[in-house]
Amino acid sequence: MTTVEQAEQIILAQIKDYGTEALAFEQALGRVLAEDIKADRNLPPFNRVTMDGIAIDFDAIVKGIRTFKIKATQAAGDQPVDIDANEECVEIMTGAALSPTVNAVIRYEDLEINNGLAKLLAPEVKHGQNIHFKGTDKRSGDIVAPSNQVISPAVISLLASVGKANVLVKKMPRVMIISSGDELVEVAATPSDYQIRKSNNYTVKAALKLHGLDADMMHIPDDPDVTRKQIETCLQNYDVILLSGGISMGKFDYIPQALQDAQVTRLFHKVQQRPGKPFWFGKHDNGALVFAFPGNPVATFMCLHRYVLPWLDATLSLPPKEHVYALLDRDFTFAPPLKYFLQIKLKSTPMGTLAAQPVEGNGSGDFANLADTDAFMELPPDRDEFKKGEVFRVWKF
Ligand SMILES: Nc1nc2c(c(=O)[nH]1)N[C@H]1C(S)=C(S)[C@@H](COP(=O)(O)OP(=O)(O)OC[C@H]3O[C@@H](n4cnc5c(N)ncnc54)[C@H](O)[C@@H]3O)O[C@H]1N2
Ligand code: MOO
Repeated sequence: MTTVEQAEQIILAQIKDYGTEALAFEQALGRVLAEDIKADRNLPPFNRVTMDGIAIDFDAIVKGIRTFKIKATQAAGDQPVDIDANEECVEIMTGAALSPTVNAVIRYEDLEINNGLAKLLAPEVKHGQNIHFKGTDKRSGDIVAPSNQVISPAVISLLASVGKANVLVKKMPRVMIISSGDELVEVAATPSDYQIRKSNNYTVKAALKLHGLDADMMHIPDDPDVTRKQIETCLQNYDVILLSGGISMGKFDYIPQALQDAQVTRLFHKVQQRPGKPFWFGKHDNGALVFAFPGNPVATFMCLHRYVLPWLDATLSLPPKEHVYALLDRDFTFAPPLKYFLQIKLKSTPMGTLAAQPVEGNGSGDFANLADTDAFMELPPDRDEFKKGEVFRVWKF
């Protein structure tokens, strides 16, 4: 049987560049930057006042001058006001551009102002104080945000400040999420005593949405011809198809045969893991990829986080995520020779470590348990006993 590591390698060998597109920067949150963003001018672009008060020439301090005549008041955005003599000052606001004739700013708190005269109260004034000097953050032309990173709120701030109204981002693969199974009804419907509502497809859609990808959704009934035809149509119009359900040994599990009939080459079927053992992965001649997850909700959820999201990151040229590890906080036993993805609740400890508290639930149909946990811990298949304090890799969701 394919191991987890082999499955991962087979999937990561299928990364592909889906190109780039330009977006209004406000629409780009969560997308992947596809160009280096450069400063269009120095940052800050002028000697920027950082405190409300007065601006003076430091020479005046050297000469012992302590009272200044206010020549004018300058707001942020105003043209800089020059002084003509050491005894003069400009009343000036945070964010204003300093004139070259002044080089120290004194806060209102350190002044007494009466009848147009500002008297110094603070004993000490330093040359250059309360000034954010031009070009000290970045020089014009410097890269402020390199490509191949997720556009975060901080990057949005940089795009805005360098005037990047439109930005190049990586195109997302076109993804179709297919649910299957005649037992499934719509969310707004009232199921019979033998039916359940669809949920996997919405979970997958939501997880992709968090990664900046808007996927489409459809449902296929348990009918082999319809299944094949619908899959064939999707293969022509989508880069990636994510199926859930219908891939195990059941009489109505038509998906693997339909995929084969639709000329999708199987790259693996069944992985040495729980949940998610029946996981199926393949590729069509036109390059479209098919991830067929086992229908049990926890299996679908795990396979999405363990295989698809890392594939998506790699496809979008994002650097691999740092591995996260945690300490098991109690002994745990799992006998089958499968890699076990244990559901855990993570707690950070005062020692600066992460502790993993197992919250097992009732198997891979127990999706309610997912809401009580926040990660899977990946336990190796070659042993049964896992001891408190041992460290294993975790996958946060
Ligand atoms: N004889 C065997 N039976 C099963 C095996 C096996 O190896 N031999 N494997 C089991 C494992 S493990 C899993 S996981 C499931 C996977 O089965 P399928 O992929 O064929 O999934 P279904 O049978 O269609 O559904 C399983 C379960 O999940 C529910 N489901 C499906 N889709 C959705 C959806 N969109 N939203 C919510 N719930 C969904 C479905 O109703 C079933 O309850 O097979 C075991 N059997
Ligand atoms: O893969 Mo199944 O999810 O073990 O139930």
